[in-house]
Amino acid sequence: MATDFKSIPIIDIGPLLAKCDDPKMGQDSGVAQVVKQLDQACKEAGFFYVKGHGIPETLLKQVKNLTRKFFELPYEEKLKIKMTADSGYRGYQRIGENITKGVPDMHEAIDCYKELKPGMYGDLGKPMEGCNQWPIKPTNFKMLMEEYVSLCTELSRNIMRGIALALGGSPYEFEGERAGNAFWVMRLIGYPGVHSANDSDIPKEDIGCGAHTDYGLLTLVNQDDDITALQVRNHSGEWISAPPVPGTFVCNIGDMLKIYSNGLYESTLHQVINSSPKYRVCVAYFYETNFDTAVEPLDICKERTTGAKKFERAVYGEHLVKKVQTNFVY
Ligand SMILES: N=C(N)NCCCC[C@H](N)C(=O)O
Ligand SMILES: O=C(O)CCC(=O)C(=O)O
Ligand SMILES: [Fe+2]
Repeated sequence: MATDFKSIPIIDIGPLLAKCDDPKMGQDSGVAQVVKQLDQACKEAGFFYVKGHGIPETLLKQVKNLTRKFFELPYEEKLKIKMTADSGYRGYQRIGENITKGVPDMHEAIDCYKELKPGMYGDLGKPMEGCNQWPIKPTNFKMLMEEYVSLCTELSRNIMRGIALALGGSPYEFEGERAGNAFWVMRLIGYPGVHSANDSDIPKEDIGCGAHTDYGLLTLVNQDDDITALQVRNHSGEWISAPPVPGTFVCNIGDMLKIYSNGLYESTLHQVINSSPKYRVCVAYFYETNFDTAVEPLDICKERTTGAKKFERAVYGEHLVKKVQTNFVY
């Protein structure tokens, strides 16, 4: 590790997307430039912004606006799509229901997951089976979110082609058996602002989401344009802000990519603190491996590290189920 990062790089992935369906994309000089930047960002920070990703900024705004509208509804209305274990952990969770390292998070959210057909992954998939619970109002909610998920899925697959090249593999390392039928998660999240309490001068600093790593391959964060709240931990233990850059996604590496890369890329700790008076909305999309994929360090990555594997194999679905079963207080 040369220097410790103090900010998060912005990468224009336009040249990668222009060639991402060409099997010889690795030989293109524009692609090579992007791949180099991805490699550096993944090694140094595990975080980077992407621009030139092709998803219209108007859509990025629309999904946040609809999310904000939902959270403005009365609590009883939101409870109509309450998340439970029986709903496959899909639906609405109130502020403080999600817990991170034993501490309730100051956020509310709707959690959505790729739908699993009953019995599809046997006992492994059972806890996550169920249908997504979409708000009935506004009516276009489901349609817009599903459109958004499909664009994020395609974009993530293409970024993963760049990351596969960055690791020294073929563009398709993360397709087929590994992530050719990628599982996905989407969290529509709302973080209340801080309101100065009348009865005390002590400034509150509520944790919107405690320090954690993401579980899968790659996360695409679509955050509000006017509030800096996401923080990323660097190697010295300092918290580095990821301020909003309108029109971009903040991307970060998940636990499964850490294992595949044999630690060459880390799933970086991050947290969210909304210390502004305004309510903050974030739509986080998580691109994962196939649900039942057993993940272990890639040979190409073992060669680039010490030769020995640093992580044991992990089944993504087991990792996710373990998390969701301990993430909530009821
Ligand atoms: N699907 C993902 N990555 N969700 C991120 C949520 C992080 C907070 C959770 N309580 C935790 O402790 O993991
Ligand atoms: O709100 C954010 O900016 C990030 C949320 C996050 O890290 C997560 O949901 O995993
Ligand atoms: Fe996260």
